Amino acid sequence: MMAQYLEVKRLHPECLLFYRMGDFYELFFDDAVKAAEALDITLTKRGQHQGEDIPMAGVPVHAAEAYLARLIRAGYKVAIGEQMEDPAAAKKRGGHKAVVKRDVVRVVTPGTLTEDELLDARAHNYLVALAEAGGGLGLAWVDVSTGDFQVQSADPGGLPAALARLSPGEILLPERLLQRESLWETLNQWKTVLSPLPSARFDSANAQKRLEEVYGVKALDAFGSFGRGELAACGALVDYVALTQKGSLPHLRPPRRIRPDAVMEIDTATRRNLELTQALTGGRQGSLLAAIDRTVSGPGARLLAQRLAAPLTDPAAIGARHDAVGYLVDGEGLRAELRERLRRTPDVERALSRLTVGRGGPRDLAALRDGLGQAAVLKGVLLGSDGGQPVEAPPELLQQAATDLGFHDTLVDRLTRALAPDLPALTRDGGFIAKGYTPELDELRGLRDESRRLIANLQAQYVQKTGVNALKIRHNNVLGYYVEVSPKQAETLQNDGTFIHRQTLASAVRYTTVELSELERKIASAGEKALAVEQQLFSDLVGEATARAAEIDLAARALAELDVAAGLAELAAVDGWCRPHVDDSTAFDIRQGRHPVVEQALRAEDAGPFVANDCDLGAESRLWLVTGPNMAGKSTFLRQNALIAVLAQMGSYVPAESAAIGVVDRLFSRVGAADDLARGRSTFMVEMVEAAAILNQAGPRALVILDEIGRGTATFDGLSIAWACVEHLHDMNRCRALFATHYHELTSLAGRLSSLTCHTMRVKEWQGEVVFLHEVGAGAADRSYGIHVAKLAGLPPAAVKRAEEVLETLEQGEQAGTLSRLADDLPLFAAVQAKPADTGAAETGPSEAEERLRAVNPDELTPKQALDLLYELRNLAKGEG
Ligand SMILES: Nc1ncnc2c1ncn2[C@@H]1O[C@H](COP(=O)(O)OP(=O)(O)OP(=O)(O)O)[C@@H](O)[C@H]1O
Repeated sequence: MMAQYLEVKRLHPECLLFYRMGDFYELFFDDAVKAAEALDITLTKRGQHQGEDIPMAGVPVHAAEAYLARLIRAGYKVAIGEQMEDPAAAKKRGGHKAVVKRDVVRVVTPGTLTEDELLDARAHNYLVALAEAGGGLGLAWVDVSTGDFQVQSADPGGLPAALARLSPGEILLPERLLQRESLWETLNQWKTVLSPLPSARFDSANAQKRLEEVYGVKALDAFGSFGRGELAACGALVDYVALTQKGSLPHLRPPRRIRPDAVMEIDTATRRNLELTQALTGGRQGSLLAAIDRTVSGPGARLLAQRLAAPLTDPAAIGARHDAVGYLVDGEGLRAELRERLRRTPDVERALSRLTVGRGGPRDLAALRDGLGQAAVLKGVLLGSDGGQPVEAPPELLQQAATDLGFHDTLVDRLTRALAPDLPALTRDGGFIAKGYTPELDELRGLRDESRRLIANLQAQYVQKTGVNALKIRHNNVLGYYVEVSPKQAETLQNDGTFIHRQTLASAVRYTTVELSELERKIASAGEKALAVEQQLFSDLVGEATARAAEIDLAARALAELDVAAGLAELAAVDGWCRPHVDDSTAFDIRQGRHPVVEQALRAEDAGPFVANDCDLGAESRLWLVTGPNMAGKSTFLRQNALIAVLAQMGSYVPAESAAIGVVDRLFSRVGAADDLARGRSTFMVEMVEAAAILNQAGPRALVILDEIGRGTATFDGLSIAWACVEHLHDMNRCRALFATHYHELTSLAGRLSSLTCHTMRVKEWQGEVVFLHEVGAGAADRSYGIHVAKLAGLPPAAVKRAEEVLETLEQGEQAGTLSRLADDLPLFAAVQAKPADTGAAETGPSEAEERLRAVNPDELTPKQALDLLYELRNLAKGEG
C-alpha cells in the first residue's frame, strides 16, 4: 500500500494527498504534519518506512468538505485520491494481499473551486494566468464556478492595477517570470496565491490548438483577435482547469477579450484607500460595495462587485447602463416585482457549473428548474406581456436581458415532472425522482414497498403458526431480515422445521426461513434496480441540461444583469441619487455631492445630516487646494468626489444633485498614511512611493486625490515635497486633482498657478468653541485648530494649555523668520535654502547643495533617484548648517 501511496504522491508533489482508506482520507509523512497543524487534528503514526515511523493524520470522509475548506484557505492544494474499485473486487483479483486501486480524481486548488461550501456566494473567485509570448504579456482569468472567462494584454506597468481589480484566488505563471525584475515587486504582493508552472505549459501555439479543440472551432477569430501572450495565458488556464478536474472540463464561456483601456485603471493603493470593495479594516462592511449593494441574489452581488472593480471608460456603454437603471428608477412597480422574483431565484450559474463537472446533485437540477422557471416569468414581466401595465419599451440593455432569458420551457417542464418534492443533497441513496415520472421506476418501487407489506404479513402468519405473540421480523446490516423471539420462547420454534437458527444472544434468539430469505432477495434487488434506474434518469437529466449549457448560462447572466440594474435603481430611488452625465470632455462638475458611506454611517448613528458640497474641476480650476482644520471633513470631501466618478462610470446613479463628468481613465488616490511593515517600508516611504507613481503616471484624463502629502516627515521636507507635487500636478500632469493639506503656505501658489483654486472647510467659532460646518467654501484656512481637536480628544488640560503657549511662541517666530518669504521665490528651492540662509552661509557663494542641484536634470531622474537625491541634499544641508 505504501508503494502505491508513494507513486500517487510522486505525481502530485505540490499537493497534500488525501488518500482514501475506508471511511477516512488519510495523510502521511510531511502532508500529515502540515495538515495536523493547519486543521488542529491529532498526528499519529502508522507503520514504518526505511526504518522510521510514518506520521499519519486523517479526516472522516463525511466531514471532508469542511476540512478541505480550511486547508484551501490556509493556501494548500489538495489532491483527492479515491478507491477506484470495491475492496471485494481487489480481493478477487489478488487475494488478501491485493491493494485496492486508487487514483486522484480531482485536485482542489484555491482558484478552481465549485462547491458552495468552499465559496463566497456574493464574490467571484478568479483563477488567473499570466503568460509571456511574442514580447507581450497576456493576462487571462476565469471563474470556474460560473464559467466567466476573459483575457487582456498587459504591460508590467499596468499589471498591478489589473491584478488589484481581479483580486485573484490563484495566479498561474511560468516559472521563469518569477525571476523577471520588472515583475518582482508586483508578484511579491500576490506571493501567497502564486502557482508557478513549468514554462512549457505556456506555449502559445499549443494554446491555440487547445482552445480551438475546446470550443470546436477552426479558428479563434470569431472570439476576437488575440495576441500571442493572451493565447498562451488562455491555453494554460484551460489546461490547468482540465488537469485539476481530471478531464471533466466545466462549461467555460468563450474567452472575451478586454481592451486594457476599456476600464478605469485603479491601482492597489487607490483601491485600498478608497475602500471600494474592502474597508481598511479588512472586511466588506464599511466599503463602498457594502453601501451600494441592494442586490437580492448571489449572481447579482457578484456582478455588482465585478462592475465596481472595473468602471468603464466608454461613455456610450456607461450611458446604456444608466438607461437601464433609469428605466427601473421610474418604473417603481416593475422594479419591486423584479426584485421580489429575483430574491427567489437560485444561483443558476454555479449549479450549472457543478453539473458540467459531474459534481452536481439533485438540488442543482432543482436550481435550474426554479431559476429558469423564474426567468420565463421575469421575461413576461419585463416586456409587459404578462398583462401588467403597458410601459414604454425597455432600454437596450434590458431588452437584451429579456432576449437572453431565452426559452427553457421544455427543460423546466421535464425537471418539474422528474424531481421529487423533497430532494436529498446526493444521488447516492436515491429518492429524488418523483412518483409518476416513469412507470419502470414506479413499478420497482411498488415491488419494494409491496415486499415490505409481505414481510408484515409473514410475521402475522408466523405468530399464528407458533402462537408466540411477541415474535417479530427485524432487520440489521449483518443478518439482513430475521425472525426474533426471546430465549424462553425459542423452544417452540426449535421444534418447528420452518425456522433455521442463526444467532443466540442473552436476550434473544434469531432465525431465518426459506420464505424470508426469498423475500429479502426480492426487496434488495428491487431497491438496487430502483436506485440504478434513478441514477440513470439523473444522468439523462444532467445530459439534457448540460447540452443547453450555453443558453442556460446566457439566462443566468441576464438574471444577474437584471438584479444589478434593479438594485442600483432601488438605491437611487430610495436615497435620492441622480443620473450622472458622462462624456468625452474633461469636465468634473458635481453639485451637492455626498459621500455614500459616511452619509449612511451618520444616518445609522442618528448623528445629524450629511452636508452636501459642490466640486467643479473645470478648466479654470483643475486643481483644488483644500485646507481646513482637522476633523472638518477634508478627507471625506476628497474621497466622495473620487467615489462619485467610480460610481458614475460603473453605470450607477450618484449621490449628488447633478454630476457632469468627462471620462476618467485613471484614478489615483493617496489618502492617509499606513505602514507597510510586511514589506519593510516606513509610512513615509509608502507615501513617497505612491506619490511617485501618481506624478509619473497621471495623464490629462486622470483624477488625482492627494490628502496631506508630506506630513510623514519634518515640516520643511514635507512642505517642500507637497509644494513640488502641487506644481508638478499643475504644470506637468495637467490632470484634475484635489489636494488637501495642512500647509497653509501652499495657498500662496494660487497667484502663480492659473488653474489652481483654494478652498477651505468652513468652521465657526462660537463662545470659544469651534463648530465644524463641513461646508466647502472659497478661500484658505487661517488656522489648523489642531489643539482644539486634541482637547476634544481628551488631552489633559495642562498639556492643552502648554501646547497653546508653544503655538503662540512659534507663530511669532514664524513671522520673523524666512518661512513667510517662501512663496516669493522659486518655492521648492527656497525651502531647501531656508536653513543655510539663517546661518549666513548663503553669502559665501553657492553651497555644495546648490552646486549639486544645478547639475541635476529632473526629467531624467527615476522616482528612486529623486528620493535618494532628496536625502543626499538634506544631508548636505545638515552638514552645511
Ligand atoms: N460633509 C459632511 N457632513 C457631515 N459630517 C461630515 C461631513 N464630512 C465629514 N463629516 C464628519 O466629520 C468626520 C471627520 O471627517 P474627515 O475625516 O473627512 O476630516 P479631515 O478634515 O480629513 O480630518 P483630518 O485632517 O483629521 O484627517 C467624519 O468622520 C464625519 O463624521
